[in-house]
Amino acid sequence: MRKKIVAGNWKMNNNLQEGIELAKEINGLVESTDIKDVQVIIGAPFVHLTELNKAITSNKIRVSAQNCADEKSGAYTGEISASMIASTGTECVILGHSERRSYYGETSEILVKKTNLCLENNLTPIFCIGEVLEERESGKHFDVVKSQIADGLFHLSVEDFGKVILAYEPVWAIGTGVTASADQAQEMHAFIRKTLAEQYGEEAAQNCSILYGGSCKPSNAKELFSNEDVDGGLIGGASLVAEDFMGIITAF
Ligand SMILES: O=C[C@H](O)COP(=O)(O)O
Repeated sequence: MRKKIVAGNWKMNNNLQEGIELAKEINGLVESTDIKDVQVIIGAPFVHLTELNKAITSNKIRVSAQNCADEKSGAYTGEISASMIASTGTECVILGHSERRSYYGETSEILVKKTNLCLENNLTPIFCIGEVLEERESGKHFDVVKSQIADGLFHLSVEDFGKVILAYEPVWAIGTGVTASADQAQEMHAFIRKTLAEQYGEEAAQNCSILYGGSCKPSNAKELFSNEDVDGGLIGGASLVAEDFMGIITAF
């Protein structure tokens, strides 16, 4: 079933001590506030995961990694496997973020393997899709997003869609201060849901939460989240400041 979710993506920010402090701050605010049925996720660097899982006491907060290896185990120096991530108590993994697709050459083929490994290890993939500015300006944004879903998630079953979170992140809105308008977000989210319904059935479309990401802040979260098909947000910059992150969590 669709859930209301606010997920932070800390990206490559905060050393371990800073990460623990921030997580404790968020934990305290979540415990002392009525956040209703909103589920909170903190996407932290690998080296934070074990300690964050110890520091967080609220059952409304889940910890996420930001990537995982595309192999199970073996001679892959520097890689971190899905099962290693799961062994820290972490429950989610952000996959296919545009920064990984563009800086680290992450292709749909790789993402299929990573998604499978996450599901095999009971980790929830937070699967990112979204177009670059040029694609939007040339009217290709719907086709791009449709292909990212078809190429990266074709292998999922209807049940799997209940275990996957999608994040629509227009690349032109990431870290730029430019946000998609509420109408643009709703238009694309409705398109994504329709695409899921057509390709996998209505049940899959209704089981899958679709988050918006891209310069989401306390000041615009309410308007974005009030849209029918926007189930929450994947938050970058504003998730690094506890009060701002809470301002988004309480925007529902
Ligand atoms: O994963 C989060 C997104 O990249 C959004 O980042 P941002 O909120 O800093 O624009």
